[in-house]
Amino acid sequence: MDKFEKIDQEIKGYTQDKQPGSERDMNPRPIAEDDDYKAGGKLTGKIALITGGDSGIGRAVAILYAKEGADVAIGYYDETADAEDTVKRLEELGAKAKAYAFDLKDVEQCRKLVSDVVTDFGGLNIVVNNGGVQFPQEDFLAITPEQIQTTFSTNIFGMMYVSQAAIPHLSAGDTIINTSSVTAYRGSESLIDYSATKGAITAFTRSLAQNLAPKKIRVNSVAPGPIYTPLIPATFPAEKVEKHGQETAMERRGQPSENAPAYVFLASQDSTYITGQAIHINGGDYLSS
Ligand SMILES: NC(=O)C1=CN([C@@H]2O[C@H](COP(=O)(O)OP(=O)(O)OC[C@H]3O[C@@H](n4cnc5c(N)ncnc54)[C@H](O)[C@@H]3O)[C@@H](O)[C@H]2O)C=CC1
Ligand SMILES: CC(=O)C(C)=O
Repeated sequence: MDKFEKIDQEIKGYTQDKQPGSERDMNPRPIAEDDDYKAGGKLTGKIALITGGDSGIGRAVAILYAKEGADVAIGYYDETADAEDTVKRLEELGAKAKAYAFDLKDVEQCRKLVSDVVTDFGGLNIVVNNGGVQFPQEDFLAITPEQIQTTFSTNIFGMMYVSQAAIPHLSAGDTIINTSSVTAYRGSESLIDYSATKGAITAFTRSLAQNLAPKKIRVNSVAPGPIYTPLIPATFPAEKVEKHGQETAMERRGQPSENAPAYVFLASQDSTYITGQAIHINGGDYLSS
């Protein structure tokens, strides 16, 4: 049994009472970094901004970017303890790092985030649009207009606000990477508004990639399947948390550390002819070509 199968079996059903959830309060903690990963200086000298970088997938990406030589700014909503833990780890790895509380739903706060990062770090090369929320609801008719507004404002409007603010600071060779979801491709009967935002992210990624290709700025997405992050106990019932990922071909959930290398690849010189695409990290949940 490998370490990913082992932790999968250790996770019992539990919930958290607030979204965004807390990584510090998860038991067991997700695998945010993989000691078997071999860094190769692939992002030396780069400056990255990762929204939702305090926890889960974003935290794992932040750690790997630091290991690959980047300086890393993380945006987060209100999980200050997780943000402090992540900044501490990034600094231990030798990166310049800073965390910024902001609200993706607010265009002015998105603009201020980017402007503060550029001022504090002296530029920007990589934008990872990763922050997001979901509100599971079995009955489509019970989804309120307020929920639809919140899901779209956070997941796709905020992504567009951050991208608009960032693009004037990006140059040839720089990259934008958006976190989508398997739900954009296979749908989800109880995450209808969420899945619709993730489908919008796929179309946004393809369209912005075409728009920015003449400037040699690449735009791609990563579409995770079931990953063990604070989002899961913060939004799903305990029995779903316990069984998360069992429906995949690999019959287990993924860990944040299993997502992060794709974000390195898409940000690095190893992917110079790839734009407008999605990398699917889902244990065979949705089998893409
Ligand atoms: N965990 C999973 O199974 C999957 C997650 N994803 C996506 O991965 C991304 C990261 O989520 P996870 O790492 O799973 O969970 P997470 O809970 O660790 O990350 C969500 C992040 O979004 C940020 N956020 C939420 N609302 C915000 C707001 N109004 N303003 C600013 N930031 C806000 C939070 O600060 C948090 O860091 C999300 O876009 C999620 O939809 C996609 C597919 C599967
Ligand atoms: C949250 C999400 O996208 C999944 C696949 O669980």
